[in-house]
Amino acid sequence: MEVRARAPGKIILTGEHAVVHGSTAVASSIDLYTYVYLHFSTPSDDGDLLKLQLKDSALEFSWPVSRIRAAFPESAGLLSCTPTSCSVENAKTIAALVEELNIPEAKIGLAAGVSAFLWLYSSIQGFKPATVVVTSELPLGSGLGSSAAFCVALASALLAFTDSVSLDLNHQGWRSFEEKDLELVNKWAFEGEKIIHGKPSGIDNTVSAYGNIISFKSGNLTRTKSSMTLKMLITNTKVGRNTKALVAGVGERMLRHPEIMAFVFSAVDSISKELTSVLKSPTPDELSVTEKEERIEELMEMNQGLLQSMGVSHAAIETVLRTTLKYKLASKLTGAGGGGCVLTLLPTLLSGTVVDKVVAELESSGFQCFIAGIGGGGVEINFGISS
Ligand SMILES: Nc1ncnc2c1ncn2[C@@H]1O[C@H](COP(=O)(O)OP(=O)(O)O)[C@@H](O)[C@H]1O
Ligand SMILES: C[C@@](O)(CCOP(=O)(O)O)CC(=O)O
Ligand SMILES: [Mg+2]
Repeated sequence: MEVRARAPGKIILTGEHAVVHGSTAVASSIDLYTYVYLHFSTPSDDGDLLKLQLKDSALEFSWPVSRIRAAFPESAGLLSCTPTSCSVENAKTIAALVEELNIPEAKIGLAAGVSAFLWLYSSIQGFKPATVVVTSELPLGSGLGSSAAFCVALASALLAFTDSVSLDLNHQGWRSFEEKDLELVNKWAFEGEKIIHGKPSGIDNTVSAYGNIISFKSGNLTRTKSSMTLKMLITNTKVGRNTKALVAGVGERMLRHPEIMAFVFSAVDSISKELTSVLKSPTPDELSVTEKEERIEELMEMNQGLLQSMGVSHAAIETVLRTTLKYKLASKLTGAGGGGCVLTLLPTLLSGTVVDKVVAELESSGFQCFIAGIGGGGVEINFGISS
């Protein structure tokens, strides 16, 4: 028995961080995926192990299933239909299991992902021996939602063979989930994100599960039918950072300056609402494409200013902003900031020569530029291909 799941990364167009504090944010899926392959062991396979292979990092971990059973005695895969938060007690147990793996210091960020894996696997599948292989097209820890794509793909693969979802196992090729099953996948993925992020808003796992462009506020999504195609240049500053620490930092600033931060979050909420209405407004009846793009650029710039006031920009992000501004292009950080990726709107009428020049200048500063397709579908599974 084997299944593959793929879940997309995302960009946040407006509203990161503020969304954690109840403001609206707008996000879109991108066509870069995390893949999870799950294969349940048969008696002819070697041993009684649960194996996790993180292909991109060339790391492999394994645990005897008896060890998992001893660690989570109350779990037996019976929880699959009831997404459950990892208790403080279980978090300690997981921390001890992960500690024993002696993950090299340079890759220690993966410990959070392995912890989320242990919680989701033991809760949804219990103690079955299996091999799980993870590969990703997303840069990890760069603001493109690799943590959420990992949790969504993992939750999908783990749920695929449970009675909690209704799937035709004979279906050939990639397929999506029914709405109610998608909701379950998304809820479990959120539990994984909580282990990685501490206090996630849920926007990343939601856009990875459902795809498209969404407006998101206080746990609720609204699908946004955009009447225009957005083209975004994504620049990876390659400055590493950690979402959990950045989210916590904004929370602390909020505690120090509650009144000011409430205004900042409220301004971000208005920016996201205005962006949603610009995206939805019919073209050309109300606004021309160029007028819409100019509005979006202005909203991005205002949002970037507010992100600076939250304390999540970075010198490398500022370098990207300055460089793109020389070409009259608007940019903002995306995701948690502190490094990671920056978005630059590429207007429809912008010449290819300008794009080439700006990319060349950004790359000469050591950054990596790419254009990803945005607004595609969400998570999918496939029962037909092996790893
Ligand atoms: N393919 C993966 N395999 C293992 N862990 C992953 C994978 N993708 C993401 N993670 C976990 O998520 C963390 C990055 O998440 P985060 O800091 O939220 O940044 P982002 O979600 O923007 O990439 C990694 O350090 C790791 O713990
Ligand atoms: C900063 C935040 O708004 C987005 C984080 O995205 P990423 O993990 O940096 O891709 C946090 C959240 O919404 O959970
Ligand atoms: Mg993340």
